[in-house]
Amino acid sequence: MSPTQPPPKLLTSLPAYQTLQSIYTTQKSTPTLTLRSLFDKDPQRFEKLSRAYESTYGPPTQLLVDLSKNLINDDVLEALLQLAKEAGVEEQRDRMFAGEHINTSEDRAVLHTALRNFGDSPSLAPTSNEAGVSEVQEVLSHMEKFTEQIRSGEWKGFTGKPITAIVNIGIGGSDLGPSMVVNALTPYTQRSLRAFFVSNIDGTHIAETLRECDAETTLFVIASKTFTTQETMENAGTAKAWFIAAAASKLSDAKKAEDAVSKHFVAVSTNTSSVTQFGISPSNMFPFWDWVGGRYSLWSSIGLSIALMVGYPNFRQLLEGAHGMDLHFKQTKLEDNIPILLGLLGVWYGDFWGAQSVAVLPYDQYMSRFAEYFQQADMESNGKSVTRGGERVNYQTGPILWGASGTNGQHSFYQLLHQGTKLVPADFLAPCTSHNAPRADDPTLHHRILLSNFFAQTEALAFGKSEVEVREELGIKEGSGDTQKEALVKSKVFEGNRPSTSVMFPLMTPATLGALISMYEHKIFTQGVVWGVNSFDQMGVELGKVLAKNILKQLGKPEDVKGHDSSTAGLIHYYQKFRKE
Ligand SMILES: O=P(O)(O)OC[C@H]1O[C@H](O)[C@H](O)[C@@H](O)[C@@H]1O
Repeated sequence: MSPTQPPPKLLTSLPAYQTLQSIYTTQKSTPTLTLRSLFDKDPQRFEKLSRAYESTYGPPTQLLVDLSKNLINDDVLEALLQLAKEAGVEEQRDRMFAGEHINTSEDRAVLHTALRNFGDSPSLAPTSNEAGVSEVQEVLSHMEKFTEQIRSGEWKGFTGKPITAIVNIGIGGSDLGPSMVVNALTPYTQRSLRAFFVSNIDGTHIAETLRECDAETTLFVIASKTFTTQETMENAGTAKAWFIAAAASKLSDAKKAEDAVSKHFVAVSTNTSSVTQFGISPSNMFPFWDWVGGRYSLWSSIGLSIALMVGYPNFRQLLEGAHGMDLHFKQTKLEDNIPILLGLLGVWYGDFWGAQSVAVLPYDQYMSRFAEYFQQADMESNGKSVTRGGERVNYQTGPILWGASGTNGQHSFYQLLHQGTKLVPADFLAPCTSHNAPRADDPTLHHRILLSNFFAQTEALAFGKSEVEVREELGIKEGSGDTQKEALVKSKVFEGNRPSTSVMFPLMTPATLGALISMYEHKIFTQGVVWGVNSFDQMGVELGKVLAKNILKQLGKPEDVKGHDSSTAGLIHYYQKFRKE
């Protein structure tokens, strides 16, 4: 830990924690935080508790973040902001931007924000002399040149044909970011190019992808920060063997087939020697640096597949949109700072209301992978139970994050959101305008229906339907004496008071998406600081990897299966009995 960085205090030891705890306890006995009464009492609640974001950098980008349907009043908000101050959110934020080694366990800086700083905002630039920061623009220029060559058809495969398929081979942060963004920005993609993302070691993933590809026109992007990840290395090896076999049969020359690899394989990594060893020359490598965390890496050369699919200018706008939100996060006072407010709300629900999970519900089909992406960003960042100082926490940290795009979720899990026994704070996101107007006679019909559902859901969650309303609707008076009818009344009641945050934006554009991702990154950051955890390591993924390596060596013969509990040994023996070679 750097000497300038004191160990964090436990959240429960902060004075503002006690204030919040007493507000929570008081309101439990005499409910003061009911959305119906909060809205009734204050006609200005929406104006007071929604925040409009307008970018001050890059393409004009707007977001409306409505916090008014959350279980907060002035006292709660004040105490939450106080909590952020006591936890040192702003100081830690400034350390991050400055390039201090806030990833203490790995002694690394956390500078994904430097990847989207094009030099116009010196106040956000790292003051530390971190190696690689000065090379960011150079790598972007290489990406720009290369993506233009591929997209224009100037770059030719080994038989002289242009590239028509991009296969990104990577996992975790080297997969989820690019695949989520390419999906979200589908309207901006070059339709003559197809994108595939292979991540799983399950041979089905690479096999099904290769079935779709033609070696003559496929480009493989091997994306791995470490270039040692088992899944990626095996999938890349399989792709290379498949490619060489295809090229050799076409060219009838093994040497020429080997040489053809340089036209069809590029690498994105921090590990030059392993890339070279794999057989990709440094000229086909796009580097990045150890201060870019895997789950924060889509802004680096890990975004190559994005740039290939949407074009460099759109990739740049994605980065500019994110930088606009960085400026907001760095420069806006606490009470208007959107990522900080979102982070504090999560702390309020998790640590006081006992919410175990949060739902992310985009009403935009293009954002169907948004929740999946943020599962890694959030759960790998804040799924920790010791602080940066090594102290065991006595409170909840990172939530379980889940979600699906609207309206699909409505026909599946929303029942639990409305009437279940669990509190699930939810973020609803929606664009005002769709990229698609599939019906000639009424171009906006689909989107109007989609958005009417978006508006209706947060209204229903917040205000519900009271027993009085249900009785009125069914014409059943209180104490009717008919047990069946009474049960029906109870089952139709919606208690309401279920919190949600709505995020709206004019249209899903590259810059808007950049701003949204950056907003959530900084929300995660804020929460990590409040909880005192290191949001930038992922020690919890290591043990399983080590055990799997050992087990792999024992899968051959039953007598090799040693050193396991009876369950694990029994499962391996079952596999050995039924496997087919
Ligand atoms: O990019 P790579 O080095 O291949 O790492 C891929 C992924 O694997 C690891 O297990 C980490 O949990 C992830 O944070 C990382 O994104």
